[in-house]
Amino acid sequence: MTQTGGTERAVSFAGAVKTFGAVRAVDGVDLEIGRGETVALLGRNGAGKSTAISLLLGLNAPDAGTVELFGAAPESAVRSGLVGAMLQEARAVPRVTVGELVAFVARRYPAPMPVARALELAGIGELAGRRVDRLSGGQTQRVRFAVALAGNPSLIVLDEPTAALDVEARHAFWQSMRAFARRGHTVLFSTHYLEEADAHADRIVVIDRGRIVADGTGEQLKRAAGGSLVSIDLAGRPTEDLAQLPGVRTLEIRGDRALLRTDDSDATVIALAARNAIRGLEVTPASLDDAFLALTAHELEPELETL
Ligand SMILES: Nc1ncnc2c1ncn2[C@@H]1O[C@H](COP(=O)(O)OP(=O)(O)OP(=O)(O)O)[C@@H](O)[C@H]1O
Repeated sequence: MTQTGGTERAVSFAGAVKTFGAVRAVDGVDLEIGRGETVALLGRNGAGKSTAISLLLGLNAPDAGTVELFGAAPESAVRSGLVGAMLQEARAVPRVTVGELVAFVARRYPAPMPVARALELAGIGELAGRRVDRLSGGQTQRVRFAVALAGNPSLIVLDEPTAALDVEARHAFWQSMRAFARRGHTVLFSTHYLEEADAHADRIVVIDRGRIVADGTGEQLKRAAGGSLVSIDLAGRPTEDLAQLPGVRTLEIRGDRALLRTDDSDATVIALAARNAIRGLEVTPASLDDAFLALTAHELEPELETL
C-alpha cells in the first residue's frame, strides 16, 4: 500500500524539464494542483501539454526536476489506482462490447466503480451491449471517458478530450465531466479551446513553449492580459501620443482606427475626451481569446524570419 493518502496536493511539478533532442518540450515547470480542483492546461499546438501529461502519468521521466502525484512517484500513484487517464491515441479494440471493455479495465483497479455507474457518468448507459469498434467518433470518445472513470480514480487526466467532437457531443461530454468533478475528484484536462477552459475549469494554466506563462481563473487571465479594448476613429489625427495615454499598454492602428489595449478604460477614455479625440468610440472587455493571444504571442521563430 502506498503512502499517498495524507497530502492535499494531487499534482506537483517542481522545476520539471523534458527535452527531445534540441526541443525543450517542458522547460522548468512548477505547478501544484490541489485535490478537488478542475484545471485546464491550455496551449497552442506543440506548447508542451501532452509532454507535461506524459510526465504526470509516469510515461516519461523528467530530465531534471520532479513530478509527484499525491506525494508519491507517478508510477506508484498510477499502480495504486489513484489515476485514470484519457490520452489522445485511441486504439479500437475489436469485437468486445462497451460493457466488457469497461469491466475489464475496472477489474485492474483495487476499488473500481460499478460498470453501470461508469457508463452512466459517461452518458453511454445505452451503449453497454454495443461493439466498441462500431461506434461513432463521439461515442468512442465517451467510451474512453468511461474507461478512464472505471477505476474510480481520485485524479482523472484528459488530453484534449473533446478534439473532433461536434457541438452536441462536446456539451454532453462536459456535463459528464462536471458530474464527476462535483463528486470531489480532481480533473486535469488539456485543450486548445479557450471557451471550454473558461467554462469548465476552476483554474486555467497557460503553457507556451514548455513554460507556464499564466495561471489563474479566466477573469484573472483577462485582467493580466489587459482589461479592455478601446477603439476610436482617427479621423486623420496623429497617433504618436496615443500609446502614452493613461492605462494604455499597447496601440494598434487598423486602417483609420486606433485600437488601444488598456488596464484602465475610464482613464483612457477621459484622456481621449480631453484631446477631443473621441470619434466612433467603442469600449469592449478583452475576451479570453485576446488574453490568450497576448500571453502566447511571440516573435517569429528565427528560422521563419529568414524565409
Ligand atoms: N517523442 C517526441 N520526440 C520528439 N519531439 C517530441 C516528442 N514529443 C513531443 N515532441 C516535441 O515537443 C514539443 C511539445 O509537444 P507536445 O506534444 O507536448 O505539445 P502539445 O501542447 O501537446 O501539442 P498538441 O496540442 O499539438 O498536441 C513539440 O515541439 C513536439 O514536436
